[in-house]
Amino acid sequence: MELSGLSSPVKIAVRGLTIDYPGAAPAERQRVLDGVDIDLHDGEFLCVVGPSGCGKSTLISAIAGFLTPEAGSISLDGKRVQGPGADRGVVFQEYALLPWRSVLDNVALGLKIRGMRREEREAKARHFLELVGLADVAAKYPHQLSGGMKQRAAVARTLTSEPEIVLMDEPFAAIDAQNRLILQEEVLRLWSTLGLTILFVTHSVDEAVFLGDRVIVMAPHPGRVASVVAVDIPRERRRWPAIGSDPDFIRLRDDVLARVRAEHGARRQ
Ligand SMILES: Nc1ncnc2c1ncn2[C@@H]1O[C@H](COP(=O)(O)OP(=O)(O)OP(=O)(O)O)[C@@H](O)[C@H]1O
Repeated sequence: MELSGLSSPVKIAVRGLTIDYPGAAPAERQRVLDGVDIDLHDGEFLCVVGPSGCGKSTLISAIAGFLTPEAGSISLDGKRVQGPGADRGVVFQEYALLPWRSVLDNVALGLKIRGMRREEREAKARHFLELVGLADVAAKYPHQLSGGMKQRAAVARTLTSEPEIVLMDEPFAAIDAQNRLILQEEVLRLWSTLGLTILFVTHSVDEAVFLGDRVIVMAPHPGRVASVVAVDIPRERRRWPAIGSDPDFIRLRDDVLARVRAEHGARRQ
C-alpha cells in the first residue's frame, strides 16, 4: 500500500538539528536536541511521540523559527529557515486567543497584520470558521466558548493564513476525552480536504497512530530520533465504528507504545 504523502517531495528537511538551552552557568548548558534528521513530505501527516522532556516542543519551536540551532539546518522547499514566517502555521496546546477580540477578529488577525482589507479578511475567516464548524459563534468572545471550540478557533486562525505546513504541538491535550476523538476526526477531514502538510506532536500513542502516515519516536537526553514507524492502515480512518478494536491498529499502537516505553528514562550511553 502506498502511504499518502511519502511519494511526494520533501517539504521540510531537518538535518543534524542540534539545539542547546543555556543554563544559569555555562556548565549548565543543556543539549536538548542532538543531530535530529526528519523529512516531512508534501501532504504528509507526520506525528512525533516520545517521553516527556525528549524535545518534541523544542523541535516544533525550531521548525517554526523561534530558536537558533547550534548546528544543523531546517529547510522548507529547499530554502533555509532563518526565523518565523507565515509559511509555517503553529497550533499550540494553549489556544492563545485574544480575549478582547471576537472569534471572527481572532481568526482574521493574521490577515489584518498582513494588511488585507476588512471585507476580504472577514470573508476568508468566515470560510475557515465554517470549515471547523464554528460559523455560529463568529461574534462571540473566547470566554464564551468551550475548550474544544477554542481549539477549533485556533485551528481556523492558523488555516486562514494558508501556511505551507501546519505545526501542531499537543493541540488536543487539554480537551476532554470525547471531544478529543471528535477533533481528531475533524483534523483528518481538514487535512484531506485542504491537502495540508502536518507535523503533529502528541503524548498519546493512540492519537499518533490514528492520525499519522508515519510516527516518529524520539529518545531523550539528548533528544534524537529513535525510530520511525509507518502506519499502514488505510485512510478513511474513523473513531466509530471503533478503530480501537481493529487488529492492525492494535498491533501498530502496541509496537509504538513499546518503543516509547523503551525510551523512558533512557540516556545515551
Ligand atoms: N526555554 C527553555 N529553557 C531551558 N530549558 C528548556 C526550555 N524549554 C525546554 N527546556 C528543557 O528542554 C527539554 C525538552 O523540553 P521540551 O518541552 O522540548 O520537551 P517535550 O518532549 O516537548 O516535553 P513534554 O512531553 O513534557 O511536553 C526539557 O528538559 C526542558 O526542561
